[in-house]
Amino acid sequence: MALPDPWPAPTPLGPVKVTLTLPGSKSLTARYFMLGAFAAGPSRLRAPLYARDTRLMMNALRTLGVRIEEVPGSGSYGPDLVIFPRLASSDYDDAARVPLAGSGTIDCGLAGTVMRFVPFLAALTPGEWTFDGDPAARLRPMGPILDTLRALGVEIRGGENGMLPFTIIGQETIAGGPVTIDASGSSQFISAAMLAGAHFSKGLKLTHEGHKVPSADHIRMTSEALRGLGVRVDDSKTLTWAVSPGNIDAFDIEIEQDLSNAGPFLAAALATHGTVTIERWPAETTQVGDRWREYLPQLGATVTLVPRPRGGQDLVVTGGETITGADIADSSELAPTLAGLLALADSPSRLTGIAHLRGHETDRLQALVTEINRLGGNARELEDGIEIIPAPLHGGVWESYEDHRMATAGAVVGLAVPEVSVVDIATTSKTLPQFPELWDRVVATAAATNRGSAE
Ligand SMILES: O=C(O)C1=C[C@@H](OP(=O)(O)O)[C@@H](O)[C@H](O)C1
Ligand SMILES: C=C(OP(=O)(O)O)C(=O)O
Repeated sequence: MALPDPWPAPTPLGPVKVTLTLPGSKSLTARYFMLGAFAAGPSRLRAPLYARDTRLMMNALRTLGVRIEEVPGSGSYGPDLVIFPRLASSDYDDAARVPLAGSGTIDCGLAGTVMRFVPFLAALTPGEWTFDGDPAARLRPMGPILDTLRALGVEIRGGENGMLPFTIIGQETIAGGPVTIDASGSSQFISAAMLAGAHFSKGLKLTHEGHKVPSADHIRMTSEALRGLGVRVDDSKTLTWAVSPGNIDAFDIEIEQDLSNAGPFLAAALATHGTVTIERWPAETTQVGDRWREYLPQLGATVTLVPRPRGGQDLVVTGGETITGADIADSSELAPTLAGLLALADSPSRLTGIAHLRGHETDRLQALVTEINRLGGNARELEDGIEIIPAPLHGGVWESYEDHRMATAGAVVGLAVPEVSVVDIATTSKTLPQFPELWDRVVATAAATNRGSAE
């Protein structure tokens, strides 16, 4: 069904009370796609994320000769996938391998994971591979990826100003070894090289030189994923990541639900003083979204892990009477949702350590400040983040700048502020195509509760 644009963000009549399970993690799906392409044999991805970013990655891998087949699975949001690697070890029956076309174009959309991770597979695929994406993707930093590949001996055409578009001339092998990288613009520069490093003859030793590296959780996710598949990773020295050469084990892995995308739904508990339960919260995870358990209590919510009768645990978040302002550092991709909530807080807040959000889907610091202030708020940019001072908000239009997390932040504000309408809510399809329908479900629980209690 076509969605209205702008989309009137629903303001529930009372507290929401809902239990949800979300689709798979974008970051884990992207990593296991790459690892499946590099693995020593066919791998199975259970409950992967089906969204624009991961479909673009699937198409990109297929262009580079990786066969990916859908098989029935038990996930609620789509089939499982079997990935047949192209760079497989010789003991794997190569009947499944797809011959290479020798050249092709890869559409990165606006996906950081596609534009940063996939070039390393292209570099190991003989042929000419052109990378491009949405107009907004041509503004996202790519220089350190191109510099790293060039330092590894890979020829690249284009990529002027360190941005898309560019053409990678793929080769049979890459020797690897030590490389210096400036990863202050994105942790994805490091993750991208690490995911391929085991395939370089001498492995890879990356050393960062520059300002602070952001999103440390995402780099840890990469190290742990590699280790889990038998790759030796040494990240014991600060700002150095070494990946030993060797096989990447084939795998059969279930993707955890996306805990970052759980954020706006958990935020609904705070914004409506209700209760939101996310079923089967992982007991251990490398997802940055596990930090909701640390952040939301600072904003006045009660956060509990409740054991499930047959094992596992649910995360239950109940909003307090008000939302308390907070100072939070290094919240990475959780920052837009936090900012939406903190715009509703009754004391000042600062989100810091997120200067690199200026190079995300849009300049998120500028976008958040502009949209909060447009609704009567009082936000300003800091050198490395934003500050929000309490101010009464009114309805109005919330621009989303083709940024899924800006769109969902607008929806969060709309829970407490009537008559907010979000431009291009469909942009949530980047990582969560089901967002509008799940949001309606959440809001409907408040209406139902209220009608119930009124009767
Ligand atoms: O590796 C990943 O999957 C990601 C790393 C982070 O990138 P930055 O380091 O650019 O923030 C994060 O914000 C992005 O959404 C996903
Ligand atoms: C920064 C993000 O995405 P990307 O993977 O495109 O960098 C994000 O999802 O918040």
